[in-house]
Amino acid sequence: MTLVLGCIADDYTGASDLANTLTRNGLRTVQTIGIPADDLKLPDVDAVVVSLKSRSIAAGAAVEKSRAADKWLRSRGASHVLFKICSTFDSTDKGNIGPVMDALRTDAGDNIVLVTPAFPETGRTVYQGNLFVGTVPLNESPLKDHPLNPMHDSNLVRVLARQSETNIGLVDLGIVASGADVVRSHLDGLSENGFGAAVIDAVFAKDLETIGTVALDHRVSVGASGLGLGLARGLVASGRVNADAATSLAEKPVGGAAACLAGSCSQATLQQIAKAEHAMPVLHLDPEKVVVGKEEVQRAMAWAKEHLGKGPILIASSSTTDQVTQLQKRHGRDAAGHAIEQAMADLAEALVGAGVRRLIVAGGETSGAVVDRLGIPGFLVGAEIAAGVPVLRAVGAGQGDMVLALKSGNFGGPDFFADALKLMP
Ligand SMILES: Nc1ncnc2c1ncn2[C@@H]1O[C@H](COP(=O)(O)OP(=O)(O)O)[C@@H](O)[C@H]1O
Ligand SMILES: O=C(O)[C@@H](O)C(=O)COP(=O)(O)O
Repeated sequence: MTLVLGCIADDYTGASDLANTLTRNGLRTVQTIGIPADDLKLPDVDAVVVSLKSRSIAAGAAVEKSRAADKWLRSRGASHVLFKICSTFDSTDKGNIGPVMDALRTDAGDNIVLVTPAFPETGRTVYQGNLFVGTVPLNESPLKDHPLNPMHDSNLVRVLARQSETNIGLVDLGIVASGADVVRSHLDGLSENGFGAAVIDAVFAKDLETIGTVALDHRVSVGASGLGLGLARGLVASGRVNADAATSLAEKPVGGAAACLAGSCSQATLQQIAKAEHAMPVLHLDPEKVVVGKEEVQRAMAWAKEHLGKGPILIASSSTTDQVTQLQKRHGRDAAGHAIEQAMADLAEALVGAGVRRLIVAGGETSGAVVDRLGIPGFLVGAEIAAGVPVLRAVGAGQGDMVLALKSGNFGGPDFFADALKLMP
């Protein structure tokens, strides 16, 4: 297997979002969970997205895991590696975007790294270095209340400068609109002046195509699925990939019971849960009880077993920002988040044990905990449920045939759960 593109994603939903974008733009792509074992049988692909769960861990550990993934991807032939971060730049002043970017740049020997979380299809645009989520700047968007990494500054040059060892420059939209060569010469100027990374504006897909073309001159880039789109289209345009070969790898039905687990507290997910109440039985966990013991999970499983034979079910820990804040005050942010993620993983394991073969998970960290517990080594990418969310078919899993959807908290329309089930027969 010789790769044209290697990708390291800092969470599992982000990885499937990227794998989806690469597939839709002509690259045969597989998503692996961590660095694949040597005996994992992977199809012949153009791109591998190695999923890490490194967004919210200590920066040093994120750097170590990302470096190991980079080494594996390079050893399989990847000449360019994209570090996939969240389109809402989820991070704190300690990292992990800056420290991982710095380490990958050093290992690759690049002078300067292009950085953009823009993903216009989902409303993420960058102008003058400021990230917009739909119509509002990042710091006014629901991300200001994220349970793990509240985002209070929309200026990414400033945000990244607080995390990185290098100076952070800006390539503004006017330069991007002037074309690849103008971007290249601006980058040369920044690099000569000691800038090791530059946030680059993008508002439309055509901006990302220009950025992708320039990024391919380098060995590393940092961005979300929009940059994936630019890189994929650049690779196809240059003839390095035959887009006709990229058919969907994961179509046949699996049957079996269906369940949804929601651990995201994003506004989008809260709305999707409210809509799902009209379509399937929904159990709201008591988050306080989840944090203090195992009984709430047992109660949920007893409830699930009563309903599973009759159709899909949804179990949610999600609650409003005020309730999240109260719980975190009582138990601490990390402890509360971790306990709920582990409860979701317990539930996923028990649900699969009870015959669930179609599983939808809402929330990035939540999905990471679930997929780790199920021990799934990788995924093939199937139909697109919503922008950034494909159907995934597990490969090499002990449970046999199984399809999943791993939804970023913020993604999907109000009927997401019903929409997903329709595409997961
Ligand atoms: N009711 C709740 N109170 C506090 N934290 C919660 C609650 N429900 C879930 N969480 C935690 O909030 C975090 C949500 O993050 P994540 O799953 O990545 O969702 P998103 O995709 O929206 O970022 C997880 O750590 C999860 O365990
Ligand atoms: O880029 C994005 O927005 C997503 O791919 C992503 O990474 C979302 O993260 P979570 O909301 O934590 O799932």
